[in-house]
Amino acid sequence: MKLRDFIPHLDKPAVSGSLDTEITGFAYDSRLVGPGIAFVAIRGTHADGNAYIGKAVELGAAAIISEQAPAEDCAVPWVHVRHSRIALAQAAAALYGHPAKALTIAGVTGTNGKTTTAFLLHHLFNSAQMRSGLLGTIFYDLGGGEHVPATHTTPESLEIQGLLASMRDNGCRACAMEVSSHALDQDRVFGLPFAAAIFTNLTQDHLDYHGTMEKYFEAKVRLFQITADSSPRSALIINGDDAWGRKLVQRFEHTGRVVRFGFGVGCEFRAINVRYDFTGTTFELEARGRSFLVRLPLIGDFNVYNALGALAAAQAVGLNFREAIRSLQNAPQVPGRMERVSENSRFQVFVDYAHTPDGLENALRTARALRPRRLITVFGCGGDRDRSKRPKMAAAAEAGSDICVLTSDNPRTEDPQQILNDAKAGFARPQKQAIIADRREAILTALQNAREGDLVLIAGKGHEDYQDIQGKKHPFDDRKIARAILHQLKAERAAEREEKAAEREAMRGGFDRPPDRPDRPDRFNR
Ligand SMILES: CC(=O)N[C@H]1[C@@H](OP(=O)(O)OP(=O)(O)OC[C@H]2O[C@@H](n3ccc(=O)[nH]c3=O)[C@H](O)[C@@H]2O)O[C@H](CO)[C@@H](O)[C@@H]1O[C@H](C)C(=O)N[C@@H](C)C(=O)N[C@H](CCC(=O)O)C(=O)O
Ligand SMILES: Nc1ncnc2c1ncn2[C@@H]1O[C@H](COP(=O)(O)OP(=O)(O)OP(=O)(O)O)[C@@H](O)[C@H]1O
Repeated sequence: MKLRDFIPHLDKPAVSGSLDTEITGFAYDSRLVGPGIAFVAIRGTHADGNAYIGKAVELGAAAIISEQAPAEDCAVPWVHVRHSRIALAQAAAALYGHPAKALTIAGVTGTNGKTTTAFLLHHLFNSAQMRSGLLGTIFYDLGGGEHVPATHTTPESLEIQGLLASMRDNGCRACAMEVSSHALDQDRVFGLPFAAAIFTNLTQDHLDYHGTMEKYFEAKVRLFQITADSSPRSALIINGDDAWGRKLVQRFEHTGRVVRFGFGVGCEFRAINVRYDFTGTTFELEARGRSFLVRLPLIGDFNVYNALGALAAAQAVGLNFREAIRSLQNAPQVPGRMERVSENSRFQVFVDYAHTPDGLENALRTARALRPRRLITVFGCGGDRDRSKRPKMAAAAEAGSDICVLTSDNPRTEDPQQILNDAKAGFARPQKQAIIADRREAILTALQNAREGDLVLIAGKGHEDYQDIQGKKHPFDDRKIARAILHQLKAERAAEREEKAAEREAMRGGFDRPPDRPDRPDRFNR
């Protein structure tokens, strides 16, 4: 394609240089530039891409797209735009032939529940014979039978457009997509025609980035504005029980396209009579004056919210509603979300991704409802992220558990001991809790001390298979580690039982064994 082919897609660009320049792709990182590639200079949180224009030209950049006016001595064409990130999204969509037009896209945002809701929706699309892609924290599914490891929950617009193009080329007709607040703030989803947007909830998180809850909320609002603007039929699906959700409803009520879900009276998608056990949840769904029985193979009230959001979106985009409800009972386990890893154990062990105070409270409430004898919680807090979450996590863990084991999560570049001290400040009775920096050791201690009927919740890392220490990823998977320890404990118990049995046998040998009976004919010495 030529530079002139992209210009009509950009917002009031000023071009200097030849429009006939051949463009084969775009890069927003100067280190990825090569011949034929146009470099898009982005002002970021750490660096200003404009500082790397010279580097990009040296590497053979075919053109420059920047918010700055053209440099006089620049040897290649220069496109002066108002917003680089928006220009990147627009140019990327044009480069890949606007793949989003071939897909029904549903975006999920909120502090917790994005991954689960997107997983459920992806399953509902596929079950309705509408092949679906998935973009989210755990992996990307491009509809070709393989999972691509996720770099971001919501990648940069250039990557999103490429991934959507692969979905389209693989025959997908839909895409379920997590939309993070970072992505919204950075215009990564600019211009995507969302058929439905889902808001799960908003609680404290990412304040290191957004600064205040209001700014965090405003980032989420953007998804609803984009969705409302994308088509007169798009649906705005909002958790009506959430305080921030109600604010969102107020903002968009005038569109007439808001659908509320929750437990509260007034929600158009309302769950009542919720019951759950180790294997899943059953509830009645009241939707638009009708009642349906829903069975979900995931546990927890929070997963009822996620199921309600997914079902409301399924209906909004035209899937057969009864079939969607039926399919839900075969929904896949979402890796690391209340995942049971103790199939044959005397006590229960769950691994969960809860890493916010609210997420942890919800996970603990769910665990409590399973009526364990004691609830033992292993948890930690990540480094280089919102520090004010740390004592709140500890307070939530202490309030919801019988025993807490505070440990490391992903310390990243911080001193793990400092993170533990920050968190420990939230305990009302710190002397009663165990604090063990080594995460494996912490899990081992919890499992060694668990007794029949107890439930151990290992919170924070869910599906992650690494621990980030000083910027380096060390292999670490809570689920594998817990299973290995359970296996080891079981083997130790079996060995102990055998030893005891041998001891008993030996004791019997000393006292109980019947005396040799010389009167009995010896068959062999006869
Ligand atoms: C804080 C944040 O979100 N940063 C994202 C942002 O980077 P940035 O704007 O800060 O980039 P920067 O380092 O200041 O550099 C500015 C520009 O200069 C360029 N550059 C830089 C150096 C160089 O030599 N040459 C060059 O061209 C960079 O490529 C960039 O375009 O834009 C980049 C491109 O899209 C992202 O990769 C990067 O994600 C970082 C790695 C990240 O970790 N983000 C996390 C916090 C994130 O986005 N998380 C959410 C999920 C959160 C959740 O729900 O848990 C996500 O959607 O994944
Ligand atoms: N609807 C919900 N409301 C509150 N907590 C939830 C909800 N859904 C899930 N959780 C809790 O949050 C954890 C993360 O869930 P999930 O991965 O679905 O959310 P997420 O929004 O994708 O999280 P992240 O943005 O951190 O990737 C779960 O393990 C569970 O403890």
